[in-house]
Amino acid sequence: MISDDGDVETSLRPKSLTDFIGQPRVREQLQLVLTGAKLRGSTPDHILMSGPPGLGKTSMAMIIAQELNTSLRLTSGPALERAGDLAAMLSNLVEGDVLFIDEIHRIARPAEEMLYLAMEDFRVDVVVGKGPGATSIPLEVAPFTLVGATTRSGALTGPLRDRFGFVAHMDFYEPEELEKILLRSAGILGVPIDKEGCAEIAGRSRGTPRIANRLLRRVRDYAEVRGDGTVTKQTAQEALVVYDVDQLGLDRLDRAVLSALIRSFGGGPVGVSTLAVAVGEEPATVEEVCEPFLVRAGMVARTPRGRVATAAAWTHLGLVPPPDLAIGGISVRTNEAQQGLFE
Ligand SMILES: Nc1ncnc2c1ncn2[C@@H]1O[C@H](COP(=O)(O)OP(=O)(O)OP(=O)(O)O)[C@@H](O)[C@H]1O
Ligand SMILES: [Mg+2]
Repeated sequence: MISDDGDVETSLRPKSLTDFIGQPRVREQLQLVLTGAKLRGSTPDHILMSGPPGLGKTSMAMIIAQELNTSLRLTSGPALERAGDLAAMLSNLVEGDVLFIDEIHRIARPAEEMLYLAMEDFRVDVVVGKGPGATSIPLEVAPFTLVGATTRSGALTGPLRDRFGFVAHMDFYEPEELEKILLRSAGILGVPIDKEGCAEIAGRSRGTPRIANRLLRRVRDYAEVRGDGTVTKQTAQEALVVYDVDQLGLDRLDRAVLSALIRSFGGGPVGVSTLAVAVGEEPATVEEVCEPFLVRAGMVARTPRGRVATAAAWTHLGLVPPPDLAIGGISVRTNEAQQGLFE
């Protein structure tokens, strides 16, 4: 029996650049980077992919290796605790390999320093022994392409960021793109779905393919258990009520964050750690999982003094925003204004 979520997520990953729906800019840029390198017969520059969770960074890394006809070596920042772990990984690389480091902002310092050298000069210094007797043995590394993924490019140190030749910024998807992704996924999973059903799920997926696919699977359960198995607008709506996903796609945690921000802290400003404690979550989860979409949806603004609820957030919770609502001294209601101000 296949595991419902893990294996399915793998089967739903796009397999090539043409299979990849959305992110037209990133796709175009990558295509140029990869084709240029192929024409010259060299390995492409190192590539950093940044963006909120579930937008396709890992999928894209796999596609890069696929397009280059090379193999992908996978690891992650937290797994590279000691420089030795990274040295082992690097010395096993074959020319042209793609080394994918997920959550690269969580890499430990000594490994990070080793990585700089490897990225720039394709060599590492392995220190053997301790104290005055320690010697450093230089080790050649085959030319490779590092693909790093991060949900927090701001947390990367300057020197590391500077060594990437190309930074791909993954952005939230448009509802029409999510509809296409859902149609494709429904085809792979063999779920009958109509256009309105797709649109309904797409509109509540927080601009995120992973969430779209997850909601599709939950709506499928509902359609199979309570209906005739077909996903329509109505089954989607009924199912998403059961799963606590509202019209904008906010889930229980998103609403808890908004509610705490408004009800416990009068709409802010409040620090993200305080907010996280109030909803019983890790600050990183609030900051990396909930917040990007709440900001994008124009409900939360990041100000130097902390997080602030916008008028849209008050309204969404069915409350009347205070008449003097101002953010950072300026009354901020629109998305663009917020992004410009606080990025
Ligand atoms: N452009 C896309 N087209 C179709 N499906 C996609 C696309 N992007 C992502 N997906 C789906 O979303 C899932 C999550 O994508 P992926 O694991 O690549 O995201 P991620 O950015 O690496 O997330 P995280 O930061 O959490 O590691 C994939 O399994 C795939 O099913
Ligand atoms: Mg990933």
